[in-house]
Amino acid sequence: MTADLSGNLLRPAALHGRVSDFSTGISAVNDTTAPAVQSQQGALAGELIKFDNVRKVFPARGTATEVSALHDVSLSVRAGSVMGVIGRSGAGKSTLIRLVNGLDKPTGGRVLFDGVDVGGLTGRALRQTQRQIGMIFQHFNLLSSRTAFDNVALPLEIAGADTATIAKRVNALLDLVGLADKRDRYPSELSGGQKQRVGIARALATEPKALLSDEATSALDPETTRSILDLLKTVNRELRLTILLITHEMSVVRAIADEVVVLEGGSVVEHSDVYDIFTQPRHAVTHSFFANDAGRQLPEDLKARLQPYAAPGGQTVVRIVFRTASADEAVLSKLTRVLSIDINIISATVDTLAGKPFGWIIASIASSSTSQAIAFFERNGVSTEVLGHVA
Ligand SMILES: Nc1ncnc2c1ncn2[C@@H]1O[C@H](COP(=O)(O)OP(=O)(O)OP(=O)(O)O)[C@@H](O)[C@H]1O
Repeated sequence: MTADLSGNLLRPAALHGRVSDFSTGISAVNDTTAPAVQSQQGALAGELIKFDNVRKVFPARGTATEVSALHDVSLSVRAGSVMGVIGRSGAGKSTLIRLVNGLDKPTGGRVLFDGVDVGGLTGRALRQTQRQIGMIFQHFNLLSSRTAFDNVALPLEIAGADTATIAKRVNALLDLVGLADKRDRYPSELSGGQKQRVGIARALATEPKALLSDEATSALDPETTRSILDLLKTVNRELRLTILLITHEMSVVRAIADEVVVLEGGSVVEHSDVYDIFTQPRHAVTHSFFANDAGRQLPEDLKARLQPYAAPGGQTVVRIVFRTASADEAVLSKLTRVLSIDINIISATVDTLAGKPFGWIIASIASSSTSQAIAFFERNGVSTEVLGHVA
């Protein structure tokens, strides 16, 4: 890889009217004196980010004990793909992505970016790699004293770009994120979604190969979240930008990710493509994310009556997930016919994910029969989660 970042991005004919302005020759102002960071021969074709048995331990300090934040994490992120990393608070998500752009160093193992061991880089070589990795944040991290234009311009100023190059590129980026008319506005004059668009434009300023997203939609309302995820998906597809995104929301993963990693207590407990995670989750933590999501969407009166424990003679509320649009009826009627277990359907949804059908039913089953019913569903390759119980 040379210092010419612009050559590494595909230029779509018309992502937006002025996207052709993207190639602005930033390479000319890069650290030409820095030793070029070369891709290693060992990098697998198509693999942009690789975690190789990565451990991260934060040492004890004062009264605080040592924290083992990541244990032997091995993962590959394909060039041009979107990988969603989901986990509960403290699972190690932020630590994982901070290792990619060298904000932190692993205690053991290696993090490779385009075949280069990021943990081994310092000084100019580190900065050169960091310019290939954009980052966006939950609270946007914009400079309040700079306009939208000047915030996006900042990484280019640091890279030493000339004024004409900066103007051309920043205007193209603001146009790309739909903020051409806000270029002279300060962050305090922008909505949350607009601030994140500025953050995305800034992250793209140095024409990176990868974008790290640290809970970038967590502070936004659902509609704005959708529009930001749409924008990220567009830049992923059109610019072939690799995205590593961390979140604690399955809806975010579903909207954008090709592959999903579930982190728990610093370890990868599940890793599959997005369709498999949604239709056949294997780990209890993954199931708990779906149960929480489904629980939030229950009718209010049912939600209010839901208890964590089964009562004698009560009903258990379950979510039953199907991998095809048609399997549901056959499996449900078999449950009733063969096992004489009645099932009361509360709601049913059919949708597509990654171009494939999937559906889920929220239903209640007599609590005394729930274990038998769940075992039956498992035998038939149907995933279930218990959402709670009603008396
Ligand atoms: N600089 C640090 N010094 C000491 N411990 C740290 C440091 N950074 C993170 N940790 C600890 O490492 C563990 C993982 O933290 P991390 O921030 O990666 O989790 P997370 O999954 O991103 O959580 P959240 O969703 O709450 O942001 C936690 O126990 C945290 O307290």
